[in-house]
Amino acid sequence: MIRFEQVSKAYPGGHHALKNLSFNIGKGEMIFIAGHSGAGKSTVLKLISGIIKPSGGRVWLNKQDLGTLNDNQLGFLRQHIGIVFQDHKILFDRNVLQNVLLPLRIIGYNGRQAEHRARAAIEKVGLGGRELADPVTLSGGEQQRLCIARAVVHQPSLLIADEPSANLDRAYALDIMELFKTFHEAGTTVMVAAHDESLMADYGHRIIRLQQGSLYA
Ligand SMILES: Nc1ncnc2c1ncn2[C@@H]1O[C@H](COP(=O)(O)OP(=O)(O)OP(=O)(O)O)[C@@H](O)[C@H]1O
Repeated sequence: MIRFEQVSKAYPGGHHALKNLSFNIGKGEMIFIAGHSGAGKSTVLKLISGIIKPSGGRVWLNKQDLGTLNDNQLGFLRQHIGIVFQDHKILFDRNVLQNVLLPLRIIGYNGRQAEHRARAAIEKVGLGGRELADPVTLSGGEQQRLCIARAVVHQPSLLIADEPSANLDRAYALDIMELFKTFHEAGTTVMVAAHDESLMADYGHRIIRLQQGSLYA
C-alpha cells in the first residue's frame, strides 16, 4: 500500500531529515514508527499524507507516485486517509460533535447521515454522551480520543497517528494503542509513530526504527 523508494527530505535551511529511506507497508498492516525526537517520524507521516514532498526518491501510496499528483489528486487521495496530528488541531470554539463532523463537511457529506456517522465515531472511541461537550472540558486522553474520532469518521483505509499518546499516563497511552488495534482488526491499515517503544512491545507488529533520518535495526 505504501512504498518508500530511496526517499530523502531536506528542509529549507538544508537540514536532511530523511536520507535514502526505503521500506514497504502492506495493505491491512499495523506498523509502528519509532525513534527519538528529531529522528524523522513526523516527516515520514507528512510525506505519506502528501503534506510535504520528498527532495529525492519516490513515495508511493496505493500504486500512485505522490510526487506526480496535483493538489486536486492529492486532495482526493487524502479522503482515504485519517490523520491524528501531533498538535491535535482541535477547534475549541466548537463542541465535540461539531469537531467530528468537520471532515465529513469538507468532503461534502451533510445532514442526518453525517451526524449519525459522527455520533458512531464518538461512541467508538469511548466518548459517547460527550457529544455536546466543549473540548476544553475534556482530559488530555479524552481530547486524544476526540482526535481519533475525527480521523476515522470518514472511514479511511489508512489511519496515521503522530505521537498519539504523548503526554498521557502510561495506562491511558496503552488504552489509546488498544483503540488503534481495534481499527486495525476492522481492516484499516494503521501507522503509529511514537518515541516510546515500550508502548509497542506487546503488539508484535513490525517496527520501523529511525535514527537521524535513516533506518536502524
Ligand atoms: N519545517 C521544517 N523546517 C526545518 N526543519 C524541520 C522542519 N520539520 C522538521 N524539521 C527537522 O527535521 C528533523 C526531523 O523532524 P521530525 O519532526 O520528522 O522528527 P520526529 O522524529 O517526528 O520528532 P518529534 O518526535 O520531536 O516530532 C528534525 O531535526 C527537525 O528539526
